[in-house]
Parts: sequence; structure tokens; C-alpha cells
Amino acid sequence: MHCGLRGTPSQRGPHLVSLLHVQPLPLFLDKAPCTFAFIFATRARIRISNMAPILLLSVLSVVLFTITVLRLRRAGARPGPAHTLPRGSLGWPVIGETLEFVSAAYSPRPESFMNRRRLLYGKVFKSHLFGSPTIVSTDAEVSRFVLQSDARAFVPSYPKSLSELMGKSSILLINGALQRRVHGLIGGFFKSPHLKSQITADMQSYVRRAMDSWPETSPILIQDETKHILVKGLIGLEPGDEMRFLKREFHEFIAGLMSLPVNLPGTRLYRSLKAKKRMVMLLKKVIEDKRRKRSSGLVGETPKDVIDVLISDTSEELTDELISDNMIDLMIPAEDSVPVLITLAVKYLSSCPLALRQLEEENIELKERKCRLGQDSLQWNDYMSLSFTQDVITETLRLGNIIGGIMRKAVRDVEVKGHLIPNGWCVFTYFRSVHLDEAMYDEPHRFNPWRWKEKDMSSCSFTPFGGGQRLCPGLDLARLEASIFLHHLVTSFTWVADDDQVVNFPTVRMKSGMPVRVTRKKVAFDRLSSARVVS
Ligand code: HEM
Repeated sequence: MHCGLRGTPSQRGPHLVSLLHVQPLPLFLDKAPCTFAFIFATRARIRISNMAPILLLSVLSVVLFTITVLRLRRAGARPGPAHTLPRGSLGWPVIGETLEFVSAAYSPRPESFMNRRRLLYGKVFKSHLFGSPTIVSTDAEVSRFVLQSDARAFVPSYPKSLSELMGKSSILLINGALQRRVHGLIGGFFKSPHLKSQITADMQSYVRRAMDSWPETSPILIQDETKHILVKGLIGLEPGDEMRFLKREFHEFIAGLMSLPVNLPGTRLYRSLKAKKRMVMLLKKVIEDKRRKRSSGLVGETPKDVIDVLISDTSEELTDELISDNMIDLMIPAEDSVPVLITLAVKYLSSCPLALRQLEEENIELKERKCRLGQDSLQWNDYMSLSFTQDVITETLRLGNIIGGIMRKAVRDVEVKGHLIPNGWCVFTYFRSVHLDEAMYDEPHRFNPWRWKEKDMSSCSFTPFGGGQRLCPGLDLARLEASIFLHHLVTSFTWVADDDQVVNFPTVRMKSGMPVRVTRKKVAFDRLSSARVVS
């Protein structure tokens, strides 16, 4: 594979990328809200069959087309002799192919937009999405190259409303040394053996407490029940008023991530920004309390949660503002991506009894073994060593495509595998097409956890957590949390799932939150007699 930056040395090193825990819906609207509204209004008027609007539309189209062409030229759309712009279509002036993309994204097969173009143009093609000329990559090698390149080649590209809500010091938006530092601190926290054991114990007790209160008489919503499990490990808050306040404000905040980028009183974005302000105030208070206790020696130096890790960094770059912004960033995957992962696993298992039985056997076997040893709680490694459970999670990540792809913007002309990605263009590394490619996975739409017995998870055709220096630092934590939930679910309950549907856009989720009716198992684990007792 020939990969390199145009006019510079090749950049293959382990370099950076950035995440989309949400997908880039309103970017187009950010850039041209008025034009968007205008085009629809104009089309409606044509149906009234009046020549004046038709003329107006024609003139407008020519103007828009010219603007687009000029923008593309400015963006460096002309390929140099050795590098060719991938084939494809830029679609309509300004709106490009956004409408086709979005309409496919709302369907059960969002990848159909890509599949049609793959057949016509190949795995890498050009398009115009969300207001930007875009190279779409459904080629695993090209996507890996993009994700491994650093900010000298590509920077994260997010919708304006999302960037505004995240704040400029969010890890999702910062680049270079500061991003590496924050990434390293967060990743390091989730790797420390002491913290791994504490976070496992915290999550375990939260899950048990929650499950103890599940009613058998009415359905529970798995998508809701899987939230809040991680908050203590991130922020250190115990259940109580502050935790309730944070959950409420977070709910208000997250609703704005997919909103129109209009920040006026009463708009969605405005309300979300206000909610974020209130969350930041609470987090700053938590940070101040922690700093005070540390300096007065009331607590030890050993960090107990992610805030502790970030405040113990000695560099002055990690201000309270930056720490609060990043704590809110971490709450998004914790409160959204991981719950969706668990919910999808429950959905897939509900319709695959064979996998459910094997999962149950593996988990009951572990629980019995631990009971015989007199151990009530499991450790991080116990969960992670459940090989079939891990395969179920891996397969859920492949099939569910919680993060369908990642958007970057080229900050210079980049050439990869013979394709030119011009300066100023976006590049959309679309994992979903790779994860559902039958050349890579037999019967790709079938939930088949057994495929992972043989398959290599570390190949570039499996990237649910991205790659490069922005590889998700919470990937093990996500697996751990899913394992803890599934372990307690299958060892304590049987369930019947109501009908529900996966929605893929703007974020992946279950339409009705995945209602299930649970029944407690009549099996108890008697620690003293080391035997399984039917009560
Ligand atoms: C199923 C669950 C999850 C999925 C599918 C997921 C996916 C991803 C992906 C694809 C990226 C790369 C983004 C990019 O290259 O721009 C990423 C980055 C990130 N993830 Fe996750 N993630 C999950 C859970 C978590 C959890 C539990 C945490 C921590 C609490 C977390 C924290 C982060 C952070 C901080 C980044 C940004 C890293 C950086 O830009 O340096 N994620 N995630």
C-alpha cells in the first residue's frame, strides 16, 4: 500500500484520530441553514406551477453550483498528476448527497448509501455530505491510515452544535501534546490494577442494587437500566442529591448534541448549553472539594476516580475548566454508548437461544467456582476471562456499529493508496460497511459470536473503538461494564423481550428502549456448602 502526505515524508507512525460518539447530522445545517430552508421552500413553490419561481430556482441553482465549484477549487479539489481524486458524485449544489445519506441512515440498512456507491466507484469514493466535499472510505486500510495520521494531516471534524456543547478544551477537539496528555491520563487510569479492582467493585454493587429492585410484574427498559453504572468511577459521586442533579442536567445537555446550531433563548442548543453550565458548576465544586481535601491531607494521594487522576497532574495545562469539560465528554460514552452496547447484546441474545444458553453456562460456571472459593464478588480479570461472553460483546460491537464511522478534515493534501484527499475536504471512515462486508465476515448480518473463536480481532477490518492515538481509552471499561451487566442478568434472571427495533440515526439505539419482562431464577448459590441449591 502506498500511503503518504503530498510533498512531505510519509506519516505512518502511531498517530492520532478523533471520535464520533454521535454522528454528524447537523454539520450541513450549521454551514448553510438558510440555504437549506430556502431550497425546500423553493421546491414547494414549483408545484404551484408559476414560471417566476422556476426562473428564480434556475438562477439560484447556477449561483449555488458556481459557489460550490469555487469552494471545491479553493479546497484544492484538482488532483495533481500522481494522485487522483476518487471517483464519485458531489450530488446537488450545496446539499450534495446529504439527503440520500440521511434517508439511508434512518433505514434499517444505513450502509445501503455506501454499498450503491461502492459498486459504482469502488471502496473509496467522493461525495458531498453535511456541507463539505467528502472522501468516504469503506476500505479498511485507507481508514486505518487516516485514523493513524496525526493533526498535521487530519483533525477531528464535528457538527458545530456538538463542538459548541463540548467546549474548546474537550479531548474530542484538542490536538497535539495536550490531547496526548489527557488521553494518556484517562487511558492510564483505566489500566491501573488498583483502580481496576475498585471500579469493578463499584460497578458490581451498582448493578446488583439496581437489579434487586427490578419488578417482575411490569417490563423494565434495558436501555435505561444500563445507565449511570459508571458515574461513580468517573466522578466519585455517591447516589444522592448531587448525583440526581447531574443525571437530570446531563439528560438536558445530551438532547442538544443533535440540534440545530442556533443558540437563542428557547432553542434546544441554548437549553443544553445552560444545562452544561450547571453541570460545570457542580463539577468545579467537586474538583475544589477534592483539591482542598488533598492539600489538607484529609485524603490520600491515590486517585479513586478520573477526576482524581486529572487533578493530580502537575502540569498547569489541566485547568478546572478543561477537567470539567472532559468529565462531561466521558459521561457521553458512559451514559450512551455503553448502555447501547449492553442493550444490543440483550436484543441479539433474546433472538439467539443457543448463544444465550452458552453465555449462561459460562457465567454460572464462573459463579459456582467463585462460590466454592467463598468469593462473593468477581474481579476485573474474572469478567475479562469469560471468553464466550467477550465473543458476544465483540460480535455485538461488529453487528451493532454503535459508532458507524468517524469524520476527519484534511489540513493538507494527503495521498493514500493512490487516492487523493484534498486539503479542506472531510474524510469519513465508515466502519459499518467494513463490519458488514461479506468479503470479511460470512453472513455479516447474522449474530454469530462463535465466529470470533477463529477470527483475529486486532485486524483493521474490526475497528469499533477507532484506532491510532485516539483509539478509545475506555474500550476495556466498556467491555467490563457489559460483562458485569450480562453476568448478573443471565445468572439471576430469565426474560422475555417485547418487540422493539434498532434505530440507527442520529445515534444507534432501540426505539422503545428494549422492554423485557424478567423472572428471578429460583437458583441460589450457597457459599457455605459450595453447592448450587434450588430454592
Ligand atoms: C461501546 C462503547 C464505546 C464505543 C463504541 C467507543 C468508541 C470510540 C471510538 C470509535 C473512538 C475514537 C474516536 C476518534 O478516533 O475520533 C473513541 C474515543 C474515545 N472514547 Fe470511546 N467508546 C466507547 C466507550 C467509551 C468509554 C466507556 C469511555 C470512558 C468513560 C470512552 C472514552 C473515550 C474518549 C475519552 C475518547 C477520545 C479519545 C481521544 O480523542 O483521544 N469511550 N471511542
